[in-house]
Amino acid sequence: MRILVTGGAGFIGSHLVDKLMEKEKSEVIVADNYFTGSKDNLKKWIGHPRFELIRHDISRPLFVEVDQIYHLACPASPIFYKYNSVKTIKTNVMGTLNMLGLAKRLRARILFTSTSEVYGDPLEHPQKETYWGNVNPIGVRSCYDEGKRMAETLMFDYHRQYGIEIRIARIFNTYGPRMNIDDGRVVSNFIAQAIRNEPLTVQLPGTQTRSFCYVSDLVDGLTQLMEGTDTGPINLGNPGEFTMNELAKAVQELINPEVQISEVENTPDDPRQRKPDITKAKEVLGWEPKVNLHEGIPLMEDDFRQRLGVPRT
Ligand SMILES: NC(=O)c1ccc[n+]([C@@H]2O[C@H](COP(=O)([O-])OP(=O)(O)OC[C@H]3O[C@@H](n4cnc5c(N)ncnc54)[C@H](O)[C@@H]3O)[C@@H](O)[C@H]2O)c1
Ligand SMILES: O=C(O)[C@H]1O[C@H](OP(=O)(O)OP(=O)(O)OC[C@H]2O[C@@H](n3ccc(=O)[nH]c3=O)[C@H](O)[C@@H]2O)[C@H](O)[C@@H](O)[C@@H]1O
Repeated sequence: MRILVTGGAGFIGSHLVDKLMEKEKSEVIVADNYFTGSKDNLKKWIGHPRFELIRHDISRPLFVEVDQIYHLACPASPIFYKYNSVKTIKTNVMGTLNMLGLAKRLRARILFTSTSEVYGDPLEHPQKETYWGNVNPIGVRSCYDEGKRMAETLMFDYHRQYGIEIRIARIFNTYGPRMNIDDGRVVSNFIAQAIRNEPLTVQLPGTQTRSFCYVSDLVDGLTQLMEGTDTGPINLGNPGEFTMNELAKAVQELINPEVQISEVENTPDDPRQRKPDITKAKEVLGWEPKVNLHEGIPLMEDDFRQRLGVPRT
């Protein structure tokens, strides 16, 4: 089995590669342009006979011979996907077209990592896969939200028109070791701030909610979805829901009781609530997350302390 992972040098992608490489018969090819990912995340596999790393921008065609495609390439943190919004659209739309073209030529199965952001600022709570969403089509987040929605449309059209075997995961906020220290996402921000003893920046109003999934759980869900028979879309996330005020208090309590919490301005179109309904994942995949937030934060803290060079006192 030869498997392509686009975006495999990133946070989730590199954990997925670790899991795929554990299977002795798998060969893994990663294609990544290193926009937000890094070779460091894959250093233990570089030079391994079953592993190959290609510097490639997936908005251009790629010709490799594989049996399965995990298509993850796309900046995920809002600060990075907004940085070059046109590029984010090209990555989602042209990149997904290119990967579907590859899947069509090879008759390969393709899994796409979509997002809970397809639900926008949801009017239904928790969100089921049947909810069509409440998305601003012309806002600063639209390059990502609408880009992912168009990519889902492309996946289903290739499936209906050409019989391509597709899988779609709608991932909800995932965190864990190897996130970029200055990634800008809330869990990595708060953990780095707590370790550096800088105020935790809660964006107003602080009552907005998210549901945080630990990366090992998420990766299990992705491989189960790929190996199963359902096309999806399937929500993958941890239903434990927290306000940003609660998250800040949890990080303060677990990492640095002395650290201050400060309130700062928010960005436009920030969703007010988000929680996955994972009934379908449980029924179809037999999947549910195992690691809760209070167990996951210390695991991530260890990795951040090591990279920041600040040991526990
Ligand atoms: N982490 C989350 O909470 C979350 C939630 C929902 C969806 N997702 C999706 O999961 C995937 C991985 O997210 P992540 O958190 O690991 O993000 P990440 O930014 O760490 O990883 C993305 C990877 O894609 C690469 N990339 C970006 N544009 C590319 C291009 N044009 N060509 C080739 N490579 C490119 C980056 O260099 C990086 O290695 C993304 O598709 C993201 O939208 C993530
Ligand atoms: O899970 C998802 O579907 C999407 O979630 C995230 O988008 P978002 O939820 O906005 O992630 P964050 O930037 O981590 O923000 C979460 C919340 O924390 C708040 N926040 C962020 C950063 C910070 O320092 N402080 C803070 O309070 C934000 O206002 C927001 O309400 C990811 O960045 C996307 O890649 C992903 O697709």
